[in-house]
Amino acid sequence: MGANGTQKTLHKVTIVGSGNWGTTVGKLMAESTAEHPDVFEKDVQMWVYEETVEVDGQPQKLTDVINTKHENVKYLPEIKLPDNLIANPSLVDAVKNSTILVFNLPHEFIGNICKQIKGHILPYARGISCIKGVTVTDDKIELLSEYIGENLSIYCGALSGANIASEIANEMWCETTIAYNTPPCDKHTANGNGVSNGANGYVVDEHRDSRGQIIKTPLTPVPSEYPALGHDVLRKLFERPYFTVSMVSDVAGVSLGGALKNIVALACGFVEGHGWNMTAKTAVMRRGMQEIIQFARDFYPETVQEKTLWEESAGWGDMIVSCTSARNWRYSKMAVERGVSIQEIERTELNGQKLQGISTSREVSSFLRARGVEDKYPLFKLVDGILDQNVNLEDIPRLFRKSQ
Ligand SMILES: NC(=O)C1=CN([C@@H]2O[C@H](COP(=O)(O)OP(=O)(O)OC[C@H]3O[C@@H](n4cnc5c(N)ncnc54)[C@H](O)[C@@H]3O)[C@@H](O)[C@H]2O)C=CC1
Ligand SMILES: O=C(CO)COP(=O)(O)O
Repeated sequence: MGANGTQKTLHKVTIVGSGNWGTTVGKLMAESTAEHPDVFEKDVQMWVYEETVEVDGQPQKLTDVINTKHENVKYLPEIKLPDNLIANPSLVDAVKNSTILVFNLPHEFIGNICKQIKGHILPYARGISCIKGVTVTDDKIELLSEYIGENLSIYCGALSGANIASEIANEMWCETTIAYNTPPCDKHTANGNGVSNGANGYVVDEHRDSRGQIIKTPLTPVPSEYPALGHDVLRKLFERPYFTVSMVSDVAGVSLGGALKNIVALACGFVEGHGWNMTAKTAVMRRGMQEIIQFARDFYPETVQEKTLWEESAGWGDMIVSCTSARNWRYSKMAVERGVSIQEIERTELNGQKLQGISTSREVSSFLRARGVEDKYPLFKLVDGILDQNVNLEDIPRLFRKSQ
């Protein structure tokens, strides 16, 4: 019930993406929506990039398998999914009428996704990006949350942390960081007083982008018929007994930490594959965090709070787990051990899963080169060179010395 005793309209939730992490986040959100029938519609829509999988010797559509067996046999095998997580192969149908859109797929696909759903979502929908990466177009670098927000004319926050999907899917405890800067036009309702700002059409709203610039495109406020969409509702949606949420408002810091640590994770895998151990990896992690902080100072000086990188799961937490047990580290190590390229390993070993470090390294390096500042980021440059197979791993210590 709302403050004035009237029944609230429920938030409808859609997750766009159904890979290893996408399905895991779909699972935990579906558990939460079932637990909070006063806030959310019970069913969570999950858009699935349709493909044929073999089950019991028969070719079947992945969506059919998820909706009947309640298991994503390709991307999250052996995990029972809640019955109210509904796989949907139609992107437009999956996002229809949803107030909360959670984007969770490899970052290379987001451009095409935004094109397809533009004009098919509620004007007052709000987004959360769980994607780790950046997008570089025409020499411009954008955070995914920002790219989504701009392309869909909605506000979009970010979720990122030291999160290994298979562990969370098995309900092993961990923590995450959600950055959401509740848009001013939603604050009337987000404080929970149930008072509408009186306008359901476009209003001028001074929300800011990740560099602190005022965004001119006005937002449509979330109507007051819905439970106020702010930190409380997001915590209800994402927090589980096994998934502790820290809510912050530094979207740029959370997004950058999640994106750039994947480059460092590749470097750690290369170093370990070469035969060096934890002390060498620690040097790489330290240097990597230094370059992430440098990147934030150089390109997001108005917005990134360095505290986020030091203190949140989305900062050092993610760096440590990514460099010791996540996919980018694991498979870059394997590439060096087998003497093949990491791209080859991604094709042959990952069964359709993607290593975000490869494209992030490419995009960040091209952005830095275009500005002539790549030498300020020796570790990022080194990883790009290794991906091109024109840097010898024995050069690593020398490159570190040159950077001092
Ligand atoms: N897996 C993990 O432990 C974690 C992943 N992340 C991040 O979550 C994001 C999503 O990763 P995952 O769910 O792990 O994905 P994934 O790497 O497991 O799966 C790849 C996904 O891409 C989809 N796909 C393939 N071709 C496509 C196309 N043309 N258009 C659209 N989708 C297509 C596949 O259907 C599949 O769902 C990434 O940015 C990743 O860095 C973040 C935290 C943990
Ligand atoms: O982001 C992650 C850990 O927090 C997962 O990283 P990988 O994509 O390398 O598995």
